[in-house]
Amino acid sequence: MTHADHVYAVVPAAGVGRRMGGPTPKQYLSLDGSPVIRWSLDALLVHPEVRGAVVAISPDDDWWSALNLGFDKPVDVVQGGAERAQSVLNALNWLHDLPTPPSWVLVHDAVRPCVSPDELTRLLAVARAADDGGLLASPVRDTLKRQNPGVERVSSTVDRTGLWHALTPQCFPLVRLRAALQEALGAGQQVTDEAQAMELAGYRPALVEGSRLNIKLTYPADLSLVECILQAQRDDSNT
Ligand SMILES: Nc1ccn([C@@H]2O[C@H](COP(=O)(O)OP(=O)(O)OP(=O)(O)O)[C@@H](O)[C@H]2O)c(=O)n1
Ligand SMILES: C[C@](O)(CO)[C@H](O)COP(=O)(O)O
Repeated sequence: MTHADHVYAVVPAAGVGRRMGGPTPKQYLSLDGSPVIRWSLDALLVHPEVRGAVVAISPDDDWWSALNLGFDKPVDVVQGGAERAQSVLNALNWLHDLPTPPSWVLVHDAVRPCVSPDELTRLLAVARAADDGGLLASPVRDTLKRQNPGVERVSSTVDRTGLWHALTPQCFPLVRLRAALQEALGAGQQVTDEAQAMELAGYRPALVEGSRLNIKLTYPADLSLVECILQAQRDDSNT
């Protein structure tokens, strides 16, 4: 497999963690002695098809360099943007300028430390078999209610048929995703994941079922849940 066939991880890590609160951005909170971002990067870099990672951090980030993290694969840092999509595009631009850019990218939130090797393997196999790429996602299992703004009462029940929770990683051809994000951001379109940018460009990404345990650390209550999941994954790997 040539370098160009390899996959490169793109890790947006420039958020402030407003919903988590506290002085430390959630990607740098400690889980069982390691920062969240280390768990997420290790989960990606352990996969043999992932050649390296580029991490987008805030211009005000004082945590990354202080961590002095070492990896056995290349991990580079770029400046993130005001929105997650811009952070991702900045990383894609850096990859595009490499002497031999990777053909595919695996975009993964720095705050999803519980992604499993099996999910990566299944996503890479399906996404790269289709030019439109693909994403990990989880089918909606609960009845969904909609509220009217400012009123904590049900306004309606939303039909959940065909609805999925988008997760990450999301895997796309570097050239196509970079162009799709440039087009969406250039048009002032708010996109909250890479698949949405690809959809706006006319692609139909594959849905690859991911684990409900692949949660995004968002609120304080998520911390203990993520620690339990990571412990359970370690216990499983030791059996
Ligand atoms: N301008 C931004 C905003 C978010 N992210 C990253 O995108 C991922 C998912 O975003 P989210 O969970 O929304 O993180 P925050 O934006 O930090 O959270 P909040 O919305 O609560 O502030 C995180 O790894 C976050 O660091 C980023 O790279 N650049
Ligand atoms: C990309 C994402 O994880 C897909 O569910 C999610 O959109 C990121 O969270 P955000 O709060 O929208 O930045």
